[in-house]
Amino acid sequence: MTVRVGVLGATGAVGQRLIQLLEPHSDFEIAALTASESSAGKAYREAAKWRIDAPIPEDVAEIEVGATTPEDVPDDVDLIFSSLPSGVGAEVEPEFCEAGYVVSSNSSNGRMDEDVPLVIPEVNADHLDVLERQREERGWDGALLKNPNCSTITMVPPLAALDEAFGLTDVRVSTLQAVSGAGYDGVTSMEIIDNAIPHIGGEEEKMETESRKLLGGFDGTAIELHGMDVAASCNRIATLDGHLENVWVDTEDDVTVADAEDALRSAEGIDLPSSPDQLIRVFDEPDRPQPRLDRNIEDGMGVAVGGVQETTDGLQFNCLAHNTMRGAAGASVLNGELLAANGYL
Ligand SMILES: NC(=O)C1=CN([C@@H]2O[C@H](COP(=O)(O)OP(=O)(O)OC[C@H]3O[C@@H](n4cnc5c(N)ncnc54)[C@H](OP(=O)(O)O)[C@@H]3O)[C@@H](O)[C@H]2O)C=CC1
Ligand SMILES: N[C@@H](CC(=O)OP(=O)(O)O)C(=O)O
Repeated sequence: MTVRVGVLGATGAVGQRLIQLLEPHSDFEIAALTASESSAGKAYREAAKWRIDAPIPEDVAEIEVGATTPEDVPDDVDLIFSSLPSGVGAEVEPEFCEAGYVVSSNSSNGRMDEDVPLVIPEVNADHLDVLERQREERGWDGALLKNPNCSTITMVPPLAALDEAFGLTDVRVSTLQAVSGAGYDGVTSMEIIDNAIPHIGGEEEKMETESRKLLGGFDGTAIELHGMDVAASCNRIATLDGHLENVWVDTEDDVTVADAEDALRSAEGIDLPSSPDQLIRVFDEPDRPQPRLDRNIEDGMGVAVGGVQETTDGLQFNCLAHNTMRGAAGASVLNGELLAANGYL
């Protein structure tokens, strides 16, 4: 059965990636696009400054962009993808859920709310069922599911594999994040060329809290945060796409490089249309992964790991994922597929 979908924030950096993924999707059909008041009423071709290095899909180009309100989205839309600035998301996503729409959101608002599932399907698909509590407590016919922050998504699949095998007590991470993570109007060329910026507002706290929720336990009612201590330092660099991260973990059990690489390579995937065949690819070359060379592995949905080394109490490694694919649009689409597979639509 084809699921009719809408995209909120369809003209933005992530919105365009969503369209790139949804237009050829075998199970989803784009039925509504929304953006700000200044785009509403225009054909998508006119409203969106298309910046993806593939042509704008012809049948999407002529769709009229609506305002971002439930009234502007047809009732027969089954699933909404939301990629709005978080302040806007906080206001309108609950309105859509109240109006009966199921929303797979990439925006950061509400990610840590107790009754909102924050999900990477390969890591914690079981948390989805907190939606039962959400519907009961909020009285919604619709539902709100979140994917995590793009830097968090990059490190959590390897952390999950290592936690399962050896138990994690402490995580330290330093990021090198691409400019696309700040959106089209985020960082000017004068700020970033020949430069690196050692601050991304709110990012460190998101990595520190969201990772603990993702790896936390779920007893059918409540999600308990993982007890590990996480500290992050986030930096913007002049790459276009792909967040590279240097990670140090302390483990409960003794760990060797060979055992760690084995655990990473064996990390289980999930059987959804957009999930990668191999979730984590481990490089033997010490200078990989690199953003330009490795961000597109598994069509941008894989996580690349390299440089695994032993430390006094655990391990050090580097990881990389495509921030607007695995880290944003691809993550939302995967969550949409999870909702469909679990009967939430
Ligand atoms: N870029 C990335 O790698 C990642 C981004 N995110 C998050 O995804 C969200 C979108 O990011 P991104 O695509 O980069 O942002 P952009 O600024 O590129 O796009 C924002 C989108 O929201 C719309 N919008 C802005 N203001 C309003 C409003 N008041 N009412 C309705 N629609 C509005 C814009 O429409 P219009 O064109 O009409 O202005 C546009 O479609 C953010 O929450 C961001 O933090 C998350 C992970 C990664
Ligand atoms: N802040 C991230 C992207 C982002 O928007 O994250 P979030 O989805 O948590 O708002 C970056 O700059 O790369």
